[in-house]
Amino acid sequence: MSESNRRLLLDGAAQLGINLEPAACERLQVYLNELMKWNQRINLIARNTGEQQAIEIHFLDSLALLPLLTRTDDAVHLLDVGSGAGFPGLVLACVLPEAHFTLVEPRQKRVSFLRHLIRLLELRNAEVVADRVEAHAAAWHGRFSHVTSRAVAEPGVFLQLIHPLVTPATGVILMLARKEPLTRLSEAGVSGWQIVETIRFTLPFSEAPRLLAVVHSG
Ligand SMILES: C[S@@+](CC[C@H](N)C(=O)[O-])C[C@H]1O[C@@H](n2cnc3c(N)ncnc32)[C@H](O)[C@@H]1O
Repeated sequence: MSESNRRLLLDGAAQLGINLEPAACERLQVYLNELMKWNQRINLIARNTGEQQAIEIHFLDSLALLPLLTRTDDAVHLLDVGSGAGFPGLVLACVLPEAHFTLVEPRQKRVSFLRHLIRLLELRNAEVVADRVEAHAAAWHGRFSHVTSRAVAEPGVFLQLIHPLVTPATGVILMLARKEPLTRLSEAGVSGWQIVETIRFTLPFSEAPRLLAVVHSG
């Protein structure tokens, strides 16, 4: 990664209130290089995405979840459903070595990319399950402190898929590209879940609106 990209990552993270440690920044630089290289051969992110855009819409968007995971001393084990090229789960694993991350992704080429990076970066806090989440949901009941997903399914469909694996204590984090506040999930066509917290922010450079909603079942 060039010096200007490194600065973009550091400055963008700082705008989100995140101080990136040098080791984490180094891992994300390797990640970006591999992403751009692999993306020429397999479909990981939109073909015409440049490095600076990838930093913002993939890396910084993923990092925005960090404050939700670091605010207590409780152990964090996050499930990222449909991780694709690792957003948000693998980015978070690069910066939070003390937490554990399970990435579930059925597409084999994406799984190969994720496993390649985990090996390359020597991440001991991340694993990939090459499958659809519904194949494991019942067996995983109560295993995760947090569950998240980006750009996989509408909130109602996603919450239905993961329902068997959550308990009332599981923090489910919805990542939404939405400008308006969300006060009730019924606005998103969902029942049986409560919104515990919402965080609105804009991406640091394009100012594209984002909304994180933490929801609990029951
Ligand atoms: C549009 S991509 C988003 C990838 C990544 N989360 C991101 O934001 O860049 C959706 C991903 O979800 C995966 N997916 C779709 N249905 C799934 C399911 N039922 N369980 C797990 N993953 C699923 C797809 O294989 C695909 O990689």
